[in-house]
Amino acid sequence: MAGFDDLASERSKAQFDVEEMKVIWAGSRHTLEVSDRISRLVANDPVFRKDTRTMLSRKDLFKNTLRKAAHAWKRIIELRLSEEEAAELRFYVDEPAFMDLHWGMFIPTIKGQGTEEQQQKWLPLAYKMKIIGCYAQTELGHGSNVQGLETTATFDPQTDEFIIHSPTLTSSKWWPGGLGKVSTHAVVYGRLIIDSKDYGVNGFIVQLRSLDDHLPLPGITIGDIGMKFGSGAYNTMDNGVLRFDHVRIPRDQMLMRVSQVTREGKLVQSNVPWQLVYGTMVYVRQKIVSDASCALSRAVCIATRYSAVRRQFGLQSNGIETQVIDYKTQQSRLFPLLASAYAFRFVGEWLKWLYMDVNQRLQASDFSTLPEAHACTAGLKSLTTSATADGIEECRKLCGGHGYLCSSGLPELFAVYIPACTYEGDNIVLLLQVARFLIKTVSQLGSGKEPVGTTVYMGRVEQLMQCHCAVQKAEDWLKPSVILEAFEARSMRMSVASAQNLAKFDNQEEGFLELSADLVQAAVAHCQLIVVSKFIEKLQQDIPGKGVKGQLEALCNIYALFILHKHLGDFLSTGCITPKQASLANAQLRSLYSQVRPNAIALVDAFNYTDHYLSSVLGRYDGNVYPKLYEEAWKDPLNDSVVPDGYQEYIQPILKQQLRNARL
Ligand SMILES: CCCCCCCCCCCCCCCCC/C=C/C(=O)SCCNC(=O)CCNC(=O)[C@H](O)C(C)(C)COP(=O)(O)OP(=O)(O)OC[C@H]1O[C@@H](n2cnc3c(N)ncnc32)[C@H](O)[C@@H]1OP(=O)(O)O
Ligand SMILES: Cc1cc2nc3c(=O)[nH]c(=O)nc-3n(C[C@H](O)[C@H](O)[C@H](O)COP(=O)(O)OP(=O)(O)OC[C@H]3O[C@@H](n4cnc5c(N)ncnc54)[C@H](O)[C@@H]3O)c2cc1C
Repeated sequence: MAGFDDLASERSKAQFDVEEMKVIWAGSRHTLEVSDRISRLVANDPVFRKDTRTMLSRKDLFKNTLRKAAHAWKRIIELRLSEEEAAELRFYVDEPAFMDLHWGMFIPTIKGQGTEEQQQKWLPLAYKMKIIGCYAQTELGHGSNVQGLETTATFDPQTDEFIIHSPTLTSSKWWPGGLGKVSTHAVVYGRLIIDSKDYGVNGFIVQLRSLDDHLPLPGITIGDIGMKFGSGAYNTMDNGVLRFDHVRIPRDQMLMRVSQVTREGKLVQSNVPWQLVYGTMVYVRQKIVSDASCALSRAVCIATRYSAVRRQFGLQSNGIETQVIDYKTQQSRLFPLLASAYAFRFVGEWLKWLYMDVNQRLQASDFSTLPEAHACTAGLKSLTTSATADGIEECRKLCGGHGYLCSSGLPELFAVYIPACTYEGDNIVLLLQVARFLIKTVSQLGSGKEPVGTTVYMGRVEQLMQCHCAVQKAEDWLKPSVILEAFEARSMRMSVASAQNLAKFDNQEEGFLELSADLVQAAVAHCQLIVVSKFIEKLQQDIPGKGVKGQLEALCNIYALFILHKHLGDFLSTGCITPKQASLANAQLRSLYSQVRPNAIALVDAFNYTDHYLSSVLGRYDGNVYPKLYEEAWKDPLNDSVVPDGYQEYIQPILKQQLRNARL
């Protein structure tokens, strides 16, 4: 049988230790053990089946999600799962749900923006799920522009309360996940008003629904905002709409770590920067970067396995056609995505470390690394989610016609993933934040304030503005120092050019708007440099296992040279490399594809995904694609009857020409 033999033979060709690569991918032996155990637990539990998801009506789909969430929570309690294990369980259940917002945003917001007393009061309730919360920031009229939010929270000194109100239609909260049908509470972002004075946006804990009968509390209008893109996909989530009509909450439900309102109605600022009000977004953006590597690797796993099973044209002497993975065009589309999945994995690992480090510093009142953390999380969230969304679609095309079937798993993966380019900050808006950070860094060069963190390279501005790439032969592109210098010089020169163009404007804000398309490109260049440099740093660590390091080096080089090839215009126009060096990079890339080819299946096996998680007929571990595709087709409800409903009303009259006769 084609698929079985093909994948078994591919696996036997692997030139590295797959089990050790699994450890590298997971992050540690411990993480691999946890993720392996929990993924199997989920795969073997019939409640977590997801094969009918794309065929259910919205109501049935949503109820099924509630059933799964309740079952997940039951299993977490019964099995006494740790926080880490519970998070893995949520991941492998693989269905967006209110739980994500409760654990992923509501709780972190209280932890990050609440005082000690507020945490003591609310966190135990939230941890035990005696209350369920969501994150209600975005409104109908404003999402990106957080300072433009219109919801008001007016302090009433008579009663020691805030009055939460939605003064306009556009102030309706719109989009928060978990809000529409489930959450009992929300962190609501609104304008703090004291004595008619507007003190800007702050977070408030507001109860929305009764804990007895789940009905909305007085003054609250609440519902779901309707069907979203694709079938199944993000429609398991109750993204909601919410309006307040002068709803009163006690004063101590304003989150008061950043600023406090006293009983007398005085606003007291603490020593923490006001930007901490945006802190949850930094936390989630960091998580989204790790998730990008999961979504991309999943699509790549499906497309790679299928490409080894699928054969088209080119009869060989033994009468067998060519595996499509052997076509160079297929490799040049697929292998950069494989390399990107690994690259995003490692940059995600690093970003997690950076976030933890910033958090520890914040606890010790050291706020110096916050701007860098904001720029890195914003930029990498943008870079990785855009590349992943495009990458999933490319994987669909790599699977030809069968990729368009829901049973390939790719349409739903695409539909569920693409909002990541928008939520937690529109990707362009976030890159503009990075650009601001870069321009600020460039403007401070020579002022005595040394660039730090990921902008350290900018301290070598003179060298990077003048250096010439030393590549003379294709293999020179394999040297990490050569790659790094080219990426640093490109980023440096694009940032400096943007800063110089900006300086020509009298009004900097106007200049920023005018040059924003170029600024976004400079931000992308900086973020790609971060990804490349973190991959190279990873390779400097001790990497055990036969052949593992060699494979990772090849993937790192593929990622870097693919980006170089894709953005050749930048590298050439800034004079970082010559056209001859560009063509040598291309030659090297081709040779790297040949190096990865025999290892491709093993490299995707190293993700250690179960068939349940992949939910793809094309990506099955055993490669038994055709019989299963055939079998799946017959499961479609349309095939329940041989003659379809509607035959007599709509098909028969055409065939019998009754419709035409009636018209004549
Ligand atoms: C069974 C259970 C098991 C357990 C389960 C575990 C679950 C874990 C799951 C985790 C996954 C989570 C699920 C994710 C689902 C996603 C759902 C989506 C949610 C959302 O979308 S929430 C809404 C998000 N909204 C946005 O992102 C809005 C984007 N806009 C902004 O961020 C800002 O408004 C802005 C940055 C674009 C502009 O703001 P503003 O005008 O105020 O600022 P300036 O540009 O003027 O900047 C002022 C200075 O502040 C700095 N700055 C800005 N932002 C930040 C920040 N976040 N942090 C730090 N600093 C920041 C700027 O750099 C400026 O600094 P400067 O020095 O003055 O230049
Ligand atoms: C599936 C999903 C789940 C969500 N979950 C939540 C949630 O749980 N809680 C919550 O509060 N919110 C949530 N959101 C809302 C989300 O955070 C916002 O949609 C997002 O921040 C983008 O804001 P916006 O919709 O206002 O886009 P807009 O800002 O209106 O963007 C429209 C266009 O304008 C461009 N644009 C905007 N500003 C600028 C600028 N300054 N310069 C250049 N171009 C610009 C953008 O690039 C984009 O092309 C969710 C959204 C989705 C899709």
